[in-house]
Amino acid sequence: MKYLILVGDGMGDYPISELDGKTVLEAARTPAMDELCRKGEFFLTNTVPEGFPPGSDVANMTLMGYDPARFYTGRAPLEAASMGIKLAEDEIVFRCNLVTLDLVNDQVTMRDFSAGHISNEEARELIASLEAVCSGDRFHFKPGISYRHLLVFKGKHPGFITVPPHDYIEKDVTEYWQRYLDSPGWSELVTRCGDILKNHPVNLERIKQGKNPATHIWLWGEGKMIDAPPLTERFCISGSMISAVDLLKGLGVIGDLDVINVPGATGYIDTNYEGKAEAATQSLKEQDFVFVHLEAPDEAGHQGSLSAKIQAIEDFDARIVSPITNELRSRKEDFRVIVTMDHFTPLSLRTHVSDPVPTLLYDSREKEAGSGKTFCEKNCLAHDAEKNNSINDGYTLINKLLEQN
Ligand SMILES: O=C(O)[C@@H](CO)OP(=O)(O)O
Repeated sequence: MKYLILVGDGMGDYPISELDGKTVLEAARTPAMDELCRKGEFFLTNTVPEGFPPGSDVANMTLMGYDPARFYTGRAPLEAASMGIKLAEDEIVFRCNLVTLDLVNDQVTMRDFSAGHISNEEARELIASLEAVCSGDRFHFKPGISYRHLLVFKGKHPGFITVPPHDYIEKDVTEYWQRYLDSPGWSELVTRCGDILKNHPVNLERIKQGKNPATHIWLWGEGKMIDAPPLTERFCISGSMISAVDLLKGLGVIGDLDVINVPGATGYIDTNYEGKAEAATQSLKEQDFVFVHLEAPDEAGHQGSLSAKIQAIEDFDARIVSPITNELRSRKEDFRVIVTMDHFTPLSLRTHVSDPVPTLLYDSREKEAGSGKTFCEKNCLAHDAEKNNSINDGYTLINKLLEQN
């Protein structure tokens, strides 16, 4: 038996007038997910426990079978695990976004939390320059993917409360920016970084090309080293993690899964779908379990782009879900697969919400009657009202998949 979790990050949404009241998932062409859903179980999963923010860190941790209430220490420690960074007792790691801020008359606006989805190559140059000039005994920059980097800090937490920049797209963030400026040591750091970035050749070239420059760093998602038991031991399985982003790769490292780096996996709608599907089916030749994560629907949600979100969901269906399940069928391999999302990223809000997520669980042995429903939010809510079968402690979903209690 093979076990799979296929996640379209941020896929959930609300009804949209341009789609005649349908959600994106409902309007998108998703024959593969619809078929699995019709023939499988269909239920809501609560991925964000009460009191937690609806971040991809919390929600994916839940999907990986870790109770955030026990194991969550922040987003950045998960990404640090992916990058092989070991944190000392007295160190805290922050997510360090490269962002585009507009500073006009003492007002700070978050123009772009991703600095125009800056490329890995450009970002690496910028982060190297920041490390060369702005690091020291207490601060070190670690390069990640696109706009997503880390800052390792030695010392006590500065005391300011940080916020995710993608929650404030095109909004006034003066109050939050001021928090860094009011903290000794941190004010110098963010200001100095801004000075370096301002005249950096990478940014000057981006401006020339009409792209958003990375004007500043934005620190958030901080935490201390995480300590959680490996999934492989807990469930006596072998498995792989396939994702473009360090957050999921870090969860893979913590779970003791093989983390597969797929060339051309960008964390965006131009990702290497075929490469990810191929990596999943290859890994399942030897292993029991695979977790495949696609970031693109979430990024489209943050951008507020209906066309990109439809495209991302249709590509998830046609280029991830369909080829993987077809290949397992052609190998005559029994499998159980969950298809779901970590959270909703509604286009109308351009950020995450913590609604329970539609989840399908298909078992290729098809012993039970299926839900008979196609895969979308409304059908799941209606089905749940009828069956009352939602999973409140989302971290137990993996037990259900693996048929272990
Ligand atoms: O990586 C990030 O900074 C965020 C925003 O894209 O990702 P997610 O929305 O999945 O938390």
